[in-house]
Amino acid sequence: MEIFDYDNILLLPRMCRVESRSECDTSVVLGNRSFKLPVVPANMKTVVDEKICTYLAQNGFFYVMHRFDIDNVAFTKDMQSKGLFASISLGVKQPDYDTVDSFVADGICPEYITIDIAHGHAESVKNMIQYIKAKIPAAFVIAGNVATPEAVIDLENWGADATKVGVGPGKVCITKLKTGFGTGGWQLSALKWCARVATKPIIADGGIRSHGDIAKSIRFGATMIMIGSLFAGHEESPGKTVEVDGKLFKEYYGSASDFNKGEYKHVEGKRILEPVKGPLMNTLIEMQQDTQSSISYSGGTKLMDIRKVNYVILGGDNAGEHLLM
Ligand SMILES: NC(=O)C1=CN([C@@H]2O[C@H](COP(=O)(O)OP(=O)(O)OC[C@H]3O[C@@H](n4cnc5c(N)ncnc54)[C@H](OP(=O)(O)O)[C@@H]3O)[C@@H](O)[C@H]2O)C=CC1
Ligand SMILES: Nc1nc2c(ncn2[C@@H]2O[C@H](COP(=O)(O)O)[C@@H](O)[C@H]2O)c(=O)[nH]1
Repeated sequence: MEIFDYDNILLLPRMCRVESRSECDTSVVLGNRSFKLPVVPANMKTVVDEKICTYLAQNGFFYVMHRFDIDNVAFTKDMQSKGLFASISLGVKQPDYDTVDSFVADGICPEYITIDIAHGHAESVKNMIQYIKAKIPAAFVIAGNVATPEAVIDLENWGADATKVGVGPGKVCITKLKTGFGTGGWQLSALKWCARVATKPIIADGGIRSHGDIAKSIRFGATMIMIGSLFAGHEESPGKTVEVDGKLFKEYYGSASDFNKGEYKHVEGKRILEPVKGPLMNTLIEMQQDTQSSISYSGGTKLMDIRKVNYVILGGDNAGEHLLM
């Protein structure tokens, strides 16, 4: 198997078919809806809150609300009362089952549910997918996180509508160091490996450091890309603002860090400071423009045309040109 990551792959241009990058369509379909961009801010406490989720939904972007210290039923009702879709996260413990029961009791159903645990290839996830599908079958279920084709096959067979791939590539992740496991350092080739067997959409999660990594993820099989650090640190971001030597930063911490958990137990995440980088919409606009450029370099007009390009691996044992025959 070829092992590579975002920083040692480049995609190869094909002859341009547009006169302007504005002709390139970056939209993507997930479930019953189409979104402007194939990216979603990570469902983490320092990345999204109710206000940002509302803003994203109102402006045609996908979002996933985090699952920490939040009333998912009230959140769903609030979003739907505004005519917006609801996209929530659940764990696999008793309170998460109680939440599903409350949806049934109140006769409501979020449009998207992400089952979000560290080791998503687990019986607990199978049980939760099947509970949701039995009780509120209209919900589109995203399940994860996983790292292998076997896991993608199992989650799909258990009823997941999409799988989330990425164990340990995140910027505030220390899973690799603490456990010796994961896709940290080879997330892009893990995505390629998983995409070969997937029959449903894959959300690539973690490790995105530049906008060009969005096109690389699409090329290797992602339908959507979950991003934490690039979305943390905006003016609107929920992380606490910290001043260091006269410069403003916002905190960004892992969901499995002691900062999020409130205790030091099974810690697999850390806290960092991200420089404050202006309004969120500016980043979304730049991501859209950069993704339009990516599509134009692929010789296409729409997002999935990026899947057709060849690529080179830079340096290392797998170095070379990879042509689609
Ligand atoms: N994408 C990634 O690489 C990672 C992401 N995270 C994020 O951190 C947050 C907390 O995750 P998590 O700790 O799973 O959430 P929870 O604390 O809600 O744990 C979920 C359940 O899974 C169990 N569990 C967790 N890890 C394992 C494991 N390795 N083996 C067996 N059972 C396990 C827990 O039991 P118990 O605690 O008793 O073991 C608990 O019952 C999530 O948002 C998750 O996405 C965390 C690590 C890696
Ligand atoms: N191993 C851990 N991974 C975590 C933790 N909290 C979140 N995450 C994952 O990181 C991505 C975001 O990655 P980034 O590179 O874009 O910053 C996020 O979506 C989660 O999957 C954690 O505490 N430990």
